[in-house]
Amino acid sequence: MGKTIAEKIFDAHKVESPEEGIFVLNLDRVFCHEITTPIAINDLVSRGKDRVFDPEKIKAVIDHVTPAKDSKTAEQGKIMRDWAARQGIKDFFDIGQNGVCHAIFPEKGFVRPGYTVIMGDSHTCTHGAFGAFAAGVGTTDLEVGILKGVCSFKTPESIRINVSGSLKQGVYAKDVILYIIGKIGVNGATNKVIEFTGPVIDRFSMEERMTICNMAVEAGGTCGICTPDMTTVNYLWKFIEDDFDSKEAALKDYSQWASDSDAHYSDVIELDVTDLEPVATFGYKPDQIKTIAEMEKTPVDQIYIGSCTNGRIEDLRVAAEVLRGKKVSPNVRAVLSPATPDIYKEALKEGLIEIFMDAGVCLTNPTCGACLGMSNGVLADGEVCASTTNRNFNGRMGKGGTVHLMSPASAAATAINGYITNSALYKG
Ligand SMILES: CC(C)[C@H](C(=O)O)[C@@H](O)C(=O)O
Ligand code: SF4
Repeated sequence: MGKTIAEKIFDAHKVESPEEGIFVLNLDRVFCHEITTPIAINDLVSRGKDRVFDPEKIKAVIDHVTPAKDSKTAEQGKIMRDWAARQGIKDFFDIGQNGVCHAIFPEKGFVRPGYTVIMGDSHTCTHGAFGAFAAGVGTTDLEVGILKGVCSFKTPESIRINVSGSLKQGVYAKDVILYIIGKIGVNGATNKVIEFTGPVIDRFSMEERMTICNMAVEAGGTCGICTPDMTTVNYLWKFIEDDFDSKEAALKDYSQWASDSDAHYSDVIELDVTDLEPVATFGYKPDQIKTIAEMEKTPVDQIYIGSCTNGRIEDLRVAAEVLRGKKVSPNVRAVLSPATPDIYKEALKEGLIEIFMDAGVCLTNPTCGACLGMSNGVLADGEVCASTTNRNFNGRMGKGGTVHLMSPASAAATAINGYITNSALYKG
């Protein structure tokens, strides 16, 4: 019987299997941010175990609320800052260099095919876009990971979702993943790895693959995973060129992280997205999906472009294309948080920031901020936001607020009209 990518990664990292179906794995990366890591740090300190397994393999960032907005968030930042200095963690991104964890860590080349990655954050699944096994974990696992560089997992059962066809104008990776979650439901992949395959995924850029893998957890998935290919090699090339003689050699090496044709999946789902229309969520669960056409004219108070799902340069390019020469409706507040400083700089260089500012969009520094209703665009009771983020839970962006998840193109078009709008209206 052949093996899936996840099974191959497990085999290569297995330390032991203390009982049937449980694997203790060596970790290549432990990622940290200031919301969950300080709890682990404080506990380690109180137990006299203020150590890290390998400062090179730990990468840390202050991203959720930055600059600090109050004493609590200032304290969280301080704990991270002091810990990174004390433990010699060189890859620590603090104010001025910081961005959303799942955008900045891939951008720095920290994730490679075949890696095992954990973080105390549910959207760690994003990094599976590189053909890595990347999972969000709780504080206890994070603590063990920081101290010993291992983590235990159940046998990785995989679901394969094969996406074929071609996307219509105005339909993006975000629409595809929302559609998939709408199909399989918020528990459709609970405790499973979702392996995304097929010609549509093959044509996707790394950014688009990250958007897809990012939301695997919204269907209950432990991890999303894509097969590494030349797109992966091209993205990583500047970080790996000293390790390989050529891109072909890198690809050959990374090809070991591909599922065998006779690998076992708990389910295989075939989806043709040729007829897919732009979609958005309604209600408070990410599997509540309607087409933008069905939602058209739903009024919004705010639009938000940003987050680890859709705050990358390609997202900003698409939004700017829609907003070029247009104005944000006077009834709407438009907030945009580029996900990292490099994305911000690139957007500035390409003239996108000017387009946004001319349209009346408020730009914030790179941060999670409004995505989880912590800062920079919190909703008031009863307000509605069209957002490029990944969670529409009740009150997510502010108590009593409602979130409609959608693509950056749809959010930008919605900003112009003040109600949910298909971006195709504004093309060309
Ligand atoms: C703060 C953090 C624990 C949380 C998560 O795990 O996802 C956050 O990033 C979110 O998106 O709600
Ligand atoms: S951008 Fe949003 S979803 Fe992503 S890590 Fe930050 S808070 Fe979580």
